[in-house]
Amino acid sequence: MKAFCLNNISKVALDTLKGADGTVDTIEAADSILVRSAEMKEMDLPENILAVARAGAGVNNIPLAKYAEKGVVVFNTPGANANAVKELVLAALLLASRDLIGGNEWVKANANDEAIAKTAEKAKKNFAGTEIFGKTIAVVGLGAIGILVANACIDLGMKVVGFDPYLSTANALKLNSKVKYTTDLKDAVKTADFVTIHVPAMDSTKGMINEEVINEMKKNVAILNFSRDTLVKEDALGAALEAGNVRKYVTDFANPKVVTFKNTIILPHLGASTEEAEDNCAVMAIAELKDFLENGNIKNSVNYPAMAAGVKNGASRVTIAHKNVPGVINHFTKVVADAGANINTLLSQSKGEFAYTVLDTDQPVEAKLFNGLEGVIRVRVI
Ligand SMILES: NC(=O)c1ccc[n+]([C@@H]2O[C@H](COP(=O)([O-])OP(=O)(O)OC[C@H]3O[C@@H](n4cnc5c(N)ncnc54)[C@H](O)[C@@H]3O)[C@@H](O)[C@H]2O)c1
Ligand SMILES: O=C(O)CC[C@@H](O)C(=O)O
Repeated sequence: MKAFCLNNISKVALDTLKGADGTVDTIEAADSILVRSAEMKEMDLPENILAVARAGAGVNNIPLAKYAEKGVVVFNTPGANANAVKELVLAALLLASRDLIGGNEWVKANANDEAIAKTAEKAKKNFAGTEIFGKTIAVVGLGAIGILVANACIDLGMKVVGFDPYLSTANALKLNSKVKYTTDLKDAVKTADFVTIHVPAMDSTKGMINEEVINEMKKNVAILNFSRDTLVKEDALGAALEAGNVRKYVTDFANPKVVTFKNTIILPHLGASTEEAEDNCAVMAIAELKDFLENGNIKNSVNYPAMAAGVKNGASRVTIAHKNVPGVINHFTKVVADAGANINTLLSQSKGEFAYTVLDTDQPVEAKLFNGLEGVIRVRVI
């Protein structure tokens, strides 16, 4: 494994790469990339790159379809930073309820006041707030983070409405039964004192918190966004903050527009910035890359299907990234037969337009035999 790091990657995780394995200083010398939030959409990816691992959940910085067309497998690390985000969302809930930031700023501004203890008792009424106990929160997106947030809010005595039309069975089983589940976004937000967003940024979710949805919310709602800024139509949000219909917007995503809005608390993308989350994500990302590079297995890919073929069973393991078109497997097996080899293992999986096939053969076979076959994108022989 020769990984090139596009961002700072946890040292604890990188230290697990010893001996012949490890990281390299140039992308040209690498077989894979470890990335966090670096934007890759405009980047020229050299042919030597076989895989990209995102140490994190969101993959909106990576051109998934373009890389799939090049046979570059993209991984992420589902759930590895979810607890870090959950804890920051709980902090955001409290920051939206009690004016801790205003109070702290007041103390700093009055640091030279000898009578500050007395003055503080008079000033504190300006920073009074409300409690979260008994309030209602709408959790938009019940994935790794949304589930943890929803359950924690139940434990804190809140009423929770969860919205996720694509809720997986595994996540449904983890969800506290006190959470009211709905597949209607407007229904989810209409009784909420807080709305927290936990869906991925994709074409289908862009601007989903729009004027119509904001208009369904109660006056004085607070919106928390630790997912991505593009999920919210910011013009509509700015107008609602200005009118006082939305009381507070707490977000992890600074941009030139949102920094001009009133009643915001804006953090510099700190959701996953804990030692634990950085280690968890990097350890998982490195394990995914190693298993792919050494064995051709695919776990947690966002642009290719999963493949669990274990270790090589024979003289050659051929891995083929290809288009999901009829008849290709016949071509592969014919090539192996024509080379005088027998197939020990044949596994194939598809995901949308793309597919991935692993063949273990009892005699060595060469990659060039498969190159040029219809639908074939990239072949490796391990
Ligand atoms: N602030 C940070 O540092 C930070 C850290 C981690 C993740 N994130 C963001 O949070 C997002 C969610 O992370 P996760 O780990 O929970 O991901 P996840 O994949 O486990 O969960 C996403 C959930 O969203 C649901 N979903 C998809 N489309 C939807 C729609 N249109 N409406 C409602 N639900 C929909 C999915 O069914 C899934 O349950 C990431 O994609 C990323 O953008 C931010
Ligand atoms: O890498 C980070 O610091 C942020 C990661 C986060 O936004 C994610 O989507 O996992």
